[in-house]
Amino acid sequence: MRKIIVGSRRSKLALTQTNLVIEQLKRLGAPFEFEVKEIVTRGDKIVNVTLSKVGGKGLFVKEIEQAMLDSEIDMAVHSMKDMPALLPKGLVIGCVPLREDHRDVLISKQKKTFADLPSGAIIGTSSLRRSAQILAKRPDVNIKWIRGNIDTRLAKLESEAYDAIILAAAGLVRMGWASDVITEYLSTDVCLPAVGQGALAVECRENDDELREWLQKLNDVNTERAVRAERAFLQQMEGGCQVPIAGYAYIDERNDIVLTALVASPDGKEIYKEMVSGTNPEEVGIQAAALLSEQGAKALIERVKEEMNR
Ligand SMILES: NCc1[nH]cc(CCC(=O)O)c1CC(=O)O
Repeated sequence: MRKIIVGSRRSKLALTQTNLVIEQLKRLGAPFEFEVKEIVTRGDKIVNVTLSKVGGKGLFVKEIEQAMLDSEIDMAVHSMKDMPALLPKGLVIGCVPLREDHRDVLISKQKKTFADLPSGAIIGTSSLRRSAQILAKRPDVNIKWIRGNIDTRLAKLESEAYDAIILAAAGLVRMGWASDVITEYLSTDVCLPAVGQGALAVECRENDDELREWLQKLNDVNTERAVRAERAFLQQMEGGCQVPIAGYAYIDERNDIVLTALVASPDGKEIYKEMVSGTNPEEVGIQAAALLSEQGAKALIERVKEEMNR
């Protein structure tokens, strides 16, 4: 029996997601043995600076991809939102399983909802996307940077001077912690999620036909179409991670893709947001990007880039 080596980051969430996909493949009757190989990525080692300053989301993925190209591992399960827009040559997303909850959630020490947080409350996040949208709705609260894995952040909420933190629902659900810690699910009107949030990307080598055939059985067509639209939008904006960008798409009852896309200034004072629907994922994403660019999002991105380089 062929042994599939699955590369995973060492975080609890990464290992949980990896084992979830392995279990699903076994349940489908995949004729493989599986071995999980832990890989410590640069993104995991760097903890003392803002991620956007050291190369962004690609950091968590690159070393795992290199191991796959070198045949040290055969597949990897990533959070879709950590995936760069483009994959290296020779690798593919073998499947996109059914999406978990796409929303962001508020975890609040005094169990206060977002609307009920007192003026001056300290909210922990290290995401420009979250802080911009939070400040747009509540300019009277303070954002304090917080880093680390989900478990680290939950511990910091207790031990440090935060009134609340914001995390993705999906990670908490997969860890089994959702009902214990979540105070409020934030609607997409309050906080539009990151492109790909709640979805997984199972990556493998392009020429691994045998594995790809089994991965396809785990693919969820609606999630895949929605995520393709979101990622087409992201790729068009090319904002890196210096500019808050958000996007969420779902499939409606007519089987159309409905994409909401957002670009904001880091202080949340400028917000560009559009809803686009259609049948072709890439077209929907590109159209959303064009609409936002026309409105001023492209100029905003250029302005923020220049400020960063000064
Ligand atoms: N940024 C790290 C990251 N990457 C994926 C998730 C959660 C799971 C997901 O969004 O699929 C998280 C943690 C968080 O943002 O709370």
